[in-house]
Amino acid sequence: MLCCSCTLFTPRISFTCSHVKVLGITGDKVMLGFATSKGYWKDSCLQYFVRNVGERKAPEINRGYYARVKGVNLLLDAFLEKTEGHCQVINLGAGLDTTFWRLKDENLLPRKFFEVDFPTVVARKIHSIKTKPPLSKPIIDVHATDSLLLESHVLDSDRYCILGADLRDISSLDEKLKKFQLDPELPTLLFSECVLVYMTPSQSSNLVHWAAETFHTAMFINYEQVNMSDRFGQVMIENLQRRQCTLAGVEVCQSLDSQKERFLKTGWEHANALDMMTVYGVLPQDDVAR
Ligand SMILES: C[S@@+](CC[C@H](N)C(=O)[O-])C[C@H]1O[C@@H](n2cnc3c(N)ncnc32)[C@H](O)[C@@H]1O
Repeated sequence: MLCCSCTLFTPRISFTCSHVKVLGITGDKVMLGFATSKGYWKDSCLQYFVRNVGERKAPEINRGYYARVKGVNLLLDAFLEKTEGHCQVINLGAGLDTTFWRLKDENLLPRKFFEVDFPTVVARKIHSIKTKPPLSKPIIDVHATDSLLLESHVLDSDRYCILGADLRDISSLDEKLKKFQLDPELPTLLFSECVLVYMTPSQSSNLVHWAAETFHTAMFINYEQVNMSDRFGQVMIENLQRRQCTLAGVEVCQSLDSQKERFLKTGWEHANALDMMTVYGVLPQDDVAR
């Protein structure tokens, strides 16, 4: 689990946004329960994936989480509006992310929303969906055909698909997604939050390259660390190592430029990277003030 607590004080976390013919920060969203319980933003479904809101966090940390969630949502919603929903969205390393349910609530669903994570994580999420009507009902409501597939590591419906796969095994990933009607011709938004850093630079590079060459029109939003070679970054790495968590991809998280480079070197036409102080500054200021 990675920590975003410093986002408002040091430009540690970045957004990189890449686009092929359009461009992309760390920490698991289930850690964000305390911030949602205090009304920083609404997430009516998080409660069904986590038992409690978690420990109290300092306001600075909550604001960092807020900037992350709002920032990613802004880009995602802009893509959905621009394509008028004639698009697909793929959350790479989705964990217990609840974006599908938010989009359903807000009537912003793409043609199909895909989620990929390790089979064990997917199995846990599918179990929650199966046993909790507030999670399963929105999926069934937008499912018109009789082909709903529900297995331990795959749930495939008309508008929502979650599948277990290793993002480092590109051919298997590609094959599984296509089996569930991934359409390379459809405008595609890919996003990864605190995921690429767990892969070696060559593994994440293969993934980003696959995305660039597979889709005719695509945008990639990536949220993860920058400035990892300064003292704070080193302490973060040491703390995680003590918990047997290695950040295999930290080399690419040195700067905004190194984050942009990973896209520009792998077939993306444009890349932009913003630190989270900048993101915080460009969010709707009336909501920031609230
Ligand atoms: C820090 S969590 C972030 C989860 C989610 N993106 C969020 O923001 O809440 C990292 C996620 O990436 C997944 N992940 C890391 N490496 C992966 C790989 N090689 N294949 C599939 N999933 C992976 C982990 O299982 C985990 O769910």
